[in-house]
Amino acid sequence: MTESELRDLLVELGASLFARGYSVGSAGNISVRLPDGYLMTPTNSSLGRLKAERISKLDLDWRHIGGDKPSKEVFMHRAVLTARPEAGAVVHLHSTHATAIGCLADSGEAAPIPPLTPYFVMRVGRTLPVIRYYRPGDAAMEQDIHEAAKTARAMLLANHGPVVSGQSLIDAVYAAEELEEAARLALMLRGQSPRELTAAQVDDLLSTFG
Ligand SMILES: O=C(CO)COP(=O)(O)O
Ligand SMILES: [Zn+2]
Repeated sequence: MTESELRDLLVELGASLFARGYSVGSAGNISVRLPDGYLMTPTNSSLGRLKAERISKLDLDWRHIGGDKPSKEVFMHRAVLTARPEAGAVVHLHSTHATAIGCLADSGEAAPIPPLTPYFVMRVGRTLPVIRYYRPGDAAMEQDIHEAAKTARAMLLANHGPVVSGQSLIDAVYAAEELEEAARLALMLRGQSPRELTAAQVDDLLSTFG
């Protein structure tokens, strides 16, 4: 896709996420890898009302070279995109149920959301690390996120929200949506004993679709 098409898709997907309540106020931010740098949603912007021409552009050294001032979470996005060369985009949300799980789970806990459904496994994968709390925009989070992203497509920031990567922008958005739905199911089924996918079923999904 061209940069112009990616800008338009970012506006469209941001509006869609916002309209469905995956993001409220000016919460959340999205980045997309380009051949010559990165697109990033501007700081304090609503995902519901992005303007294609005002989306921030950063060069390959993550210097701001165009559009409005980028998200304060540039370190978070850089941490993931440098750890995962195959990732083309990163979506960070404060979506309610994934954030709730990030308030319940301890950092270091291996799987705060069990493998309940195939699409969660296919889009998010086997691991969902929990990163300890950092103040939004704190550059100190970069190292922890970078380490986690080497082996995980997505993670939960404790008491903050999910960070999800994908091969393309649409993949990252789909994965963020699946994570939110899986978190909702996990909370809905808390205290019950839902049947989880077996290790063999998870392996089969990842070897077929992963
Ligand atoms: O989600 C956010 C902080 O974690 C929003 O920050 P920005 O408005 O700077 O992107
Ligand atoms: Zn945030």
